[in-house]
Amino acid sequence: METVRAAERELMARLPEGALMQRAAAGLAAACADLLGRVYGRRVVLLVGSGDNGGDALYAGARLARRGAGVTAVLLAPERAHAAGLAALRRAGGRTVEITATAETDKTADTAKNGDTAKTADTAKNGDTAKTAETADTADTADTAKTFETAEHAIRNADLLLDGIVGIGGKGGLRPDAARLAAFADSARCAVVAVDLPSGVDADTGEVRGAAVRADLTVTFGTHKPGLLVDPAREYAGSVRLVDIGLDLPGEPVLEALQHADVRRLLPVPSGESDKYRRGVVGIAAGSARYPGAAVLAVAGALRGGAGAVRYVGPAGDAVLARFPETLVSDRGPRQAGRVQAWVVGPGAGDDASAVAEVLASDVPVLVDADGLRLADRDAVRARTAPTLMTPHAGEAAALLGVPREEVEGARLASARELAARYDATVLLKGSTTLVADPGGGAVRVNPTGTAWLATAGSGDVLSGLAGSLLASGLGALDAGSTAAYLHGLAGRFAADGAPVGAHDVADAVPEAWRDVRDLAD
Ligand SMILES: NC(=O)C1=CN([C@@H]2O[C@H](COP(=O)(O)OP(=O)(O)OC[C@H]3O[C@@H](n4cnc5c(N)ncnc54)[C@H](O)[C@@H]3O)[C@@H](O)[C@H]2O)[C@@H](O)CC1
Ligand SMILES: [K+]
Repeated sequence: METVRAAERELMARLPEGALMQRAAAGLAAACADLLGRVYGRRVVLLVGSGDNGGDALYAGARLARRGAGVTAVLLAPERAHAAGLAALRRAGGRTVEITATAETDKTADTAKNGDTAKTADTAKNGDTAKTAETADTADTADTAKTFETAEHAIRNADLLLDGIVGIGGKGGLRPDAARLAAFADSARCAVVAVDLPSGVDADTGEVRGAAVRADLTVTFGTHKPGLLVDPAREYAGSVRLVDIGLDLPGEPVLEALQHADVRRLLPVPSGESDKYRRGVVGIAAGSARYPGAAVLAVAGALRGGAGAVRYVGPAGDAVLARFPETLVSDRGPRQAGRVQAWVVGPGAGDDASAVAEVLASDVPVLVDADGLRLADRDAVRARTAPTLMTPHAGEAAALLGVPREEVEGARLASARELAARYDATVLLKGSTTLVADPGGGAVRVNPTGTAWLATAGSGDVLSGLAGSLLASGLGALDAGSTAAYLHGLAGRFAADGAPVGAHDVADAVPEAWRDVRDLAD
């Protein structure tokens, strides 16, 4: 987030004080108004931390209060809340509930949880400020419990909740008092809007270590933060609305997502001079007696990926030919199978380490998937001069990194980067947000078209064939991986159309995805 901060500093130096925050708050208030439909008479609760994120919430609250909403700000650190924002809210008629800092969190947690909120309802209703304590040290447990009860009561009766606990300045997991408010937010029946990003998620990495607010909508300022695009944090963000506050972000972004127009430019389209060899031949070394289906599905993907021909090597030749008679089937190993422009190795390959080693020794681009990932020798991958694209899911990535699966799922961006660095290869980490990372650093591509329907057996085999085919037709590993993920996601959506799909349906829908991309960009 340093780049965002630097851009903010630069812009702030040129603008009147507070102008950026006013832009942010105006966008935030407008999004809240859209969500509420009618602002007048609605009850809005703000969760306000001690930084500028809380300031945004307070100014937005003031705007909503001026339009007739009943606004209550729950101040997590009353003495450090954004002073001008607080004054604006009070001028607009907003009320505050001041959380008395917890001295000993453990003791008070129970009291707060089973607290009888009826007792404190009056305090909340009669306007003005609930209990205040001088400092954290002097806070007594009864006061603390009471202020939390008041806050909980207000939250329970709210029509809209704004999470301004922390933004990009949040460090580590939420502190105990903040975590408690996040838990109240979780049980709120109304819509929750996160200010800039859900409090508790890591803005840079998308990691969530501990409690975090689950939002229905996140209104973010200036730029999409990685934490809003990468799982698991992405799930906490709900839908994301970007408010332009005029930031001019320098340098390379951390993440990028291809759009239709980008994919269209990348898709290999045959010209008048093309013949099947010029369009590229993709070799598929996959399948085994036990898993012939993986070979069939990888070939199915490869036939839809732009290569001029598909060569199959392995023990599932009969199954492949029965389904796809256009395949060139060889009964020799990859080295003797004839020239290809790229290899796919691994889907359903069982324990055939020799095919993996032969393919890795070739001088053409190679995609390694599934069993191939386990069988590939790391030094052999690192020694390659042609591009290598590895396509693990979280479990396979975890095995390669020697960490538990949950660690990869919790830190997808870092895991993809780490694996790319270790193997000196491009890594496509499959999952609900598929990421593609190059070994030299640079922006990681996040796929915007994924759908949960793609979590079906064999769907990864189709993706491998498709990406391998794009490699054979001349795309680099990063482009081939991200373009394949894009088309595959779209195909999954078209094939599913709201119902379960099989992997072969996804392969069948890939041409529709191509047409969609090419038509729309015309
Ligand atoms: N700088 C600017 O000009 C702008 C900043 N904006 C807002 O300002 C935010 C960043 O503000 P800040 O830098 O003040 O930082 P934040 O408001 O994100 O958080 C910092 C505050 O939270 C507390 N805190 C940190 N980690 C915590 C944790 N784990 N649990 C509980 N409390 C914690 C700190 O003590 C500090 O007071 C952005 O996310 C955005 O919402 C917007 O107003 C747009 C303009
Ligand atoms: K927030």
